[in-house]
Amino acid sequence: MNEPDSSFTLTKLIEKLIELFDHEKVNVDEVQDAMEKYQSNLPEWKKYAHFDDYRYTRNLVHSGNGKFNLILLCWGEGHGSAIHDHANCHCWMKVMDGTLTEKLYDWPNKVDCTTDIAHAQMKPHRIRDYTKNQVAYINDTIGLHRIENKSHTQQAVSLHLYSPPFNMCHSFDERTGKKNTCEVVFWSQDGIRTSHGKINQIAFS
Ligand SMILES: O=C(O)CCSS
Ligand SMILES: [Fe+2]
Repeated sequence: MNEPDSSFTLTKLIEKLIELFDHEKVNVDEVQDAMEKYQSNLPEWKKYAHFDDYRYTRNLVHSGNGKFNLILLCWGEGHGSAIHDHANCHCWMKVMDGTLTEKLYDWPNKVDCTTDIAHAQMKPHRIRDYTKNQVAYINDTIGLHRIENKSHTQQAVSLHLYSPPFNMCHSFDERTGKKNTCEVVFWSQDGIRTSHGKINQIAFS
């Protein structure tokens, strides 16, 4: 793990990520190190931090020459995502402020093989809190997860790196394991509100 380095600014992190993703194969550990090396500095990411009263927002910071999306997610008190997959992509999540709780799930079994609907309650097999500057990693071979800001008094902010970038994934109903397709959109891009009136994203319905 690289030592935290306050001279490693968000701009330098983006430059490093562009370099790391300019290769055929992604070195997951090197990306993890770079995400951990960056120390959250509010003035650098404040322009992307937009909150909504009802659900978390997704704010595009950089589209990584098409190789990745770097997105700032803003979680109001009690906001959370649905259980979801990551469309066969890599996902790193760095907490920039507050605390986020990750619940990790296995993929639901197909109980009734004639339909695509599982009938089994999904239960997390690991629950972990991440605090400022900590970085979580997941991909579909590891499993599914849901992210929640459990605080009723503190907002939370996280920086997500997805590669390759994706705009569709699946959410899962915790009670039945039923899979739904989700379009993920941006509340803002480069700090400017997008036209998407509804925030159709992976979130509690
Ligand atoms: O990108 C999303 O909306 C899911 C946040 S948890 S990785
Ligand atoms: Fe996720």
